[in-house]
Formats: sequence, structure tokens, C-alpha cells
Amino acid sequence: MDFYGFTPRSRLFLGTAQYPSPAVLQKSVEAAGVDVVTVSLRREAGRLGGGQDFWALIRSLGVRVLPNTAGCHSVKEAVTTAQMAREVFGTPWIKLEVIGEADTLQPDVFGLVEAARILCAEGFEVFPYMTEDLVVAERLVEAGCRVLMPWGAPIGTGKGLNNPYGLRALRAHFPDVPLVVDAGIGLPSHAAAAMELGYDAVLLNTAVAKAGDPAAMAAAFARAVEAGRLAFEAGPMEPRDMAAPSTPVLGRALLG
Ligand SMILES: CC(=O)[C@@H](O)[C@H](O)COP(=O)(O)O
Repeated sequence: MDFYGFTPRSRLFLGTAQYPSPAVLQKSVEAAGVDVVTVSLRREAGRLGGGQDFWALIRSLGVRVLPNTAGCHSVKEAVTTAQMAREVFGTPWIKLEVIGEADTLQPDVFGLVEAARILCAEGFEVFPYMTEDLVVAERLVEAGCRVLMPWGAPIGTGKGLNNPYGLRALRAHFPDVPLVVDAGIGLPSHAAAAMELGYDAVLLNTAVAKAGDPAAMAAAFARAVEAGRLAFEAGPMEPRDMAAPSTPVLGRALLG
């Protein structure tokens, strides 16, 4: 599995927003053992001092940065933010979010495909935050995306995998495209479930940042992602409707 030529050791990608303090963010990244963190350029650029301390902290983590266009609601905004991110972080990677609806933060898939086409043509390596729609996925691949990131559930809800059927179909349809479940993960068991479906990685933020003990939760997620992957590779049994004794009885016990 590689993401535009980069093979991370950890299949967990972590967001960097909403932590109680920079120190807790740092401890969480270390506890998770992640190689990739995502950073919102718009959110951080708006902070006092242009977020310089924040950038310095992120750089000091020694991990690969996946800048994102969180908070962008139009193609123009997302493209401009991506161009700024490339300047700031010196990376062609961009997690592309074009939000289409305020209540669910659902991606505007039409704008997403348009923005992806523009950015891929400009040499960006695009990680599109999308719904699990197969047709949208096809269009994004045609646009030049070599990674797809369907949502598990709306951002920040912690609901887990809203549509396992759709996620399974996407996996089956794109066996060779790296797939990452992004957003809506609330518990380590949700992350494990995504990995058991054969997803290549999981990206999450709120579930760790808002946990009572973010660093401990980050460690729990790291283990769940590893366990889910291991289970997928081990080849899970097929579920069945009829009971089947797991300890077949040979002969009869002689009583009395
Ligand atoms: C940080 C980031 O990129 C989020 O937009 C992402 O989608 C994670 O969502 P959760 O906060 O629901 O994990």
C-alpha cells in the first residue's frame, strides 16, 4: 500500500485540530505513532501570529503533513487554499474538502470533482474527502486522484460507519486504489471495522482530540487499526445464518 509513492508504517492518519493544548496534541501524535497528520490551513492561518507556533510544532513532530482545505465551500476557495498550502508546507499533497451542506458537512461532490481536476492538472496529489458514491469515485479517479477518502459518517459526529454496504462496494470496485475512511469515526471499534473491510487506512480527528485522555485514546486507535488490518489479512470467516457447533461431539458421553 502506498499513498502517492509514500508508504507509512502506521495506517492511522490523525487530524491536528481541537486538542486542549499543543502539548496534548504532541503527546497524542506520539502515542498514536502516526506518520501522517492533516492540518487545516484556513483554520490555523486565522490564528494570532499566523499560527507560527503551531507550524513550528507540526514541523517538530517529524511526520508527513497532509494539508487540508477544511472549511472551503467553493471550488475557488478550495483551489486557492490548496495553492497556499503547497507554498507553506512545500508538499504536493492536499486533502481536498469542498463542503456542500452546512448541517452534515457533506462534500459537494460536483465541486469536489471540478476542484480535483484543476489541482491534479497543476501537479497536486489529491486526497479527496468524498461520499461513498461509486460514480463520484470514478470521476475522481478520471480526474487524476490516486487515493480516495470516503466518509464514515459526517465530520465530528463520531457515529462510525454509516453505510458499511457502500464502503464494501467501493472497496470491491477499486481493489487497487488506496482507500481511506475519513471522518465520523468515534470509537476504536469503528476504525477496526473500517480496516476489516479492507480499507488501507483511517483518518480521524475529533474522537482523539475530544477524548477525556487524548493520548490514551490515540494509542487505543493505533492498536484498533492494526488489529483490524491483521484481521483483514487473516481472512475473516463468512458469516452464516444457521448455527454450526464449534465443538462437534463425537459419540456420546457414558454417564453413570
Ligand atoms: C481533520 C480533518 O481533516 C477532518 O475534517 C476529518 O474529516 C476528520 O473528521 P472527524 O473529526 O470526524 O474524525
